[in-house]
Amino acid sequence: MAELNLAVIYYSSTGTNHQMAQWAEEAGKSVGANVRLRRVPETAPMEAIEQNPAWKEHYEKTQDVEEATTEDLDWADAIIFSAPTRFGVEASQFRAFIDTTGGLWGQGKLVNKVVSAMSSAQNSHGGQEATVLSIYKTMAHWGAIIVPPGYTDPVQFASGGNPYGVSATAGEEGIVEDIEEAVKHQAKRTVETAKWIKDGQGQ
Ligand SMILES: Cc1cc2nc3c(=O)[nH]c(=O)nc-3n(C[C@H](O)[C@H](O)[C@H](O)COP(=O)(O)O)c2cc1C
Repeated sequence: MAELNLAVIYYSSTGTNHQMAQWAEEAGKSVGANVRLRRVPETAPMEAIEQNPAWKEHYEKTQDVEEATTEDLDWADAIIFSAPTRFGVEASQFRAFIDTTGGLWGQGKLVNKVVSAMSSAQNSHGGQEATVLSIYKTMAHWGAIIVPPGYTDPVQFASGGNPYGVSATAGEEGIVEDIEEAVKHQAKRTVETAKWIKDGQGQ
C-alpha cells in the first residue's frame, strides 16, 4: 500500500479549530498516514490580539505549532481544513493562506488533492455549513476531490448531522456538541479515500 500524506491545516483564534485539527491529526495517524498539523499564519496586528485575552492566550500557547506553507499542500495527498466562521465565511487569516496557493495552482499541483473541511461558529446555526461550502468552492477551482462525511457513520447523528463537514458550536465552556468522533470519522474517511485513489493509480 502506498504511503499517504495528510496535511491538517487550520486557523484558530481561541482554540476551537485547533482542538478539531488535533483530533483530525490523531485520527490520521491512527490509520497510518504521515500527518503534518499546520497552523495558518496569523495576519491580525498584535494590538488586536492583545485586546482579547482568550485570543492572546491561544496565540501564545500555539507558537510552537509549525506554520502552514504551500509546500505542505504540495506534499499532501489528503488535506483537512478547519477554519472559524466569520460572518458566514472562513476567517480572513485562512483566506490569506489560500490566496498564496496561486503558484501551485498554476503548476497544476493542487489537482486531485483529496480534501475535506470543518468549521465552527459561536451559534449552532451561525453559518458553519456556509463556511464549509465556501471552502469547497475554492476546492472546485483547484480540481480537488472533495470528500464530505455525509451520513456515512452513526457518529454523524450524534455530532449535529452536518453532512458537508463537522460543525462545532464554540461555547463559553468549549465545544458544545460531542464532535470528537465525527471529526475522527471525517479525517479517517478522507485518508481512506485518498489511499483508495492513490493505490488505484496506474491500474
Ligand atoms: C469578526 C467575527 C465574525 C464572526 N461571525 C460569526 C457568525 O457569523 N456567526 C457565528 O455564529 N459566530 C461568528 N463569530 C464567532 C466565531 O465563529 C467563533 O469565535 C469561532 O468559531 C471560534 O473558533 P476558534 O476558537 O477556533 O477561533 C465571529 C467572530 C468574529 C471575531
